[in-house]
Amino acid sequence: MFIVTAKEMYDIDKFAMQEIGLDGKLLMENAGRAVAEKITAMSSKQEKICVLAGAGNNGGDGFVIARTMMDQGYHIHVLQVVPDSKIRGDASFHKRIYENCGGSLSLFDGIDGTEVLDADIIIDAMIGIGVKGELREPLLSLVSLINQQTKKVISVDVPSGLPADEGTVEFSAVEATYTFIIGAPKISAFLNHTSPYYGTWELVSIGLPKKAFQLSTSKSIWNETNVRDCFPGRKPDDHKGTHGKGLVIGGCTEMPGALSMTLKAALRAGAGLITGATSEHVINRIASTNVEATYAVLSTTDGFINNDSKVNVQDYDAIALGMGMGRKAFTSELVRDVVSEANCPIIIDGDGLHHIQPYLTSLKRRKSPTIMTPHPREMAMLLGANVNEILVEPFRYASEFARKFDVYLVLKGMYSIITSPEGKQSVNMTGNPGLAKGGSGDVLTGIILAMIMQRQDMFDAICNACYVHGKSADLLIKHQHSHHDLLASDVIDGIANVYRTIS
Ligand SMILES: NC(=O)C1=CN([C@@H]2O[C@H](COP(=O)(O)OP(=O)(O)OC[C@H]3O[C@@H](n4cnc5c(N)ncnc54)[C@H](O)[C@@H]3O)[C@@H](O)[C@H]2O)[C@H](O)CC1
Ligand SMILES: [K+]
Repeated sequence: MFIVTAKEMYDIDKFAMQEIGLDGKLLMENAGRAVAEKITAMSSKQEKICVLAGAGNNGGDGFVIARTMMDQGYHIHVLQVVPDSKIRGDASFHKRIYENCGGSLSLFDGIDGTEVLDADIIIDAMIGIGVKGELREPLLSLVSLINQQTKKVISVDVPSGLPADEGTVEFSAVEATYTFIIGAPKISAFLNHTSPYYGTWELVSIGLPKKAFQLSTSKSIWNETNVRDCFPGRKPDDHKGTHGKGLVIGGCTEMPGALSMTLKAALRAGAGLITGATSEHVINRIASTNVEATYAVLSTTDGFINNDSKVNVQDYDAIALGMGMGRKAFTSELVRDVVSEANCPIIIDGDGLHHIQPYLTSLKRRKSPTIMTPHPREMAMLLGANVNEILVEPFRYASEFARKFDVYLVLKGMYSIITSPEGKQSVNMTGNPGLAKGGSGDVLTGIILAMIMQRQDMFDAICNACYVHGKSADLLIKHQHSHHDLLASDVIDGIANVYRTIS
């Protein structure tokens, strides 16, 4: 499923119309009908439905919805929120058809909004992706009136007033119960501060050609179909070497658990052989519960690993670096050496991100892929930016960072964004608030480590890992646990449930 900015959506429309020959009025008919079908499935003919129609094509969709539902016997009234003179083009065409069919219509007087107060269901077709700046009156007051109601509000394409793109914090918008998104989800459906306005959303298809999307956007949702299409299988003649030999470097006296969880997650996720490189103390603490792993002892100062013993990085297919290693200056040297000497893919996570921050440009010199897995605060640290700036524009920050330093980036969050060094982006939709706990990131790193050592494309492997991590938590919440009690180690055990459902 593709994800678009407003500009990309307009480009896709233009391509569909100019290059493919699809007519705008037809696309609007398809949009309105598809949304009407969804709404009829969730409403009854006894309910009073008020369609709020704006001046642009979003309003045009509203007129098609109104006509389609009226024909089926629904109790429909259109409240036009702009004067007649503002309605043009395809929207005006569909308004005329609605009126010719005898549809009931009135003009919003800008004052009382009786039709809104009387309705059981409000269909918001005032503004879609064409919104510019903050809402102007009288729409601003109307939106505030709608948001005070407890009735069902169904937005068409985008809740009116909400920007389709990232980067805006000042806006007033409809707080929808449901949104039926047309053609492709817009970026604002995946941002912490804008996604709640959509309520529950669903995509409706209107016949736009796939080619138009492929030419215009490199952003998509990574879903179960993607996973099934590229998930690595196991062959009967496979042996432990076939599934990769991974090295996990990290841990310190105060944080032995982080390393332990990465090791265990990597093994559960399918790695052939896993070695933990850490202090003797950490090994003594975790070895009895991680009996399948092997270990390499690293020298330490005050319980933190240092560079004196030199880690052998040559014999591995992939390395995970940083979990629970602490932020002592002498550990930085170890991180830098591993990054420059290893000629296999490296995942840098947790404290490793802090150590590499002053040396980010060195990542460009690596011949093998580098994967970085920051959460927004770590991303802010890497960029020397404010965390709120990142949260408001995560797609842009992620894309610029991945291209600049030639890395694969997993920007973790409610919707984790995976970005390739070329700027291709996928959003992972699995996962739940139960994952907002210590250790969750260490588990993800272990799963990524296992995935990138199997036979699959690097980007696909990372996306699959994020999917498996979140899906494990989702299945656990559904059947055994709650958001409150779910632990990172449960997520490791839950990997088995995910694998059983996808393989
Ligand atoms: N994706 C597709 O292929 C299709 C999408 N459709 C629908 O079309 C809209 C986009 O239509 P557009 O005409 O470009 O813009 P809008 O209708 O979203 O809005 C324009 C309308 O809004 C007024 N406006 C803008 N900003 C403000 C503001 N701050 N305050 C008040 N009013 C504002 C402006 O004056 C215009 O009148 C898309 O979302 C889909 O719903 C097609 O129907 C099918 C093809
Ligand atoms: K809308």
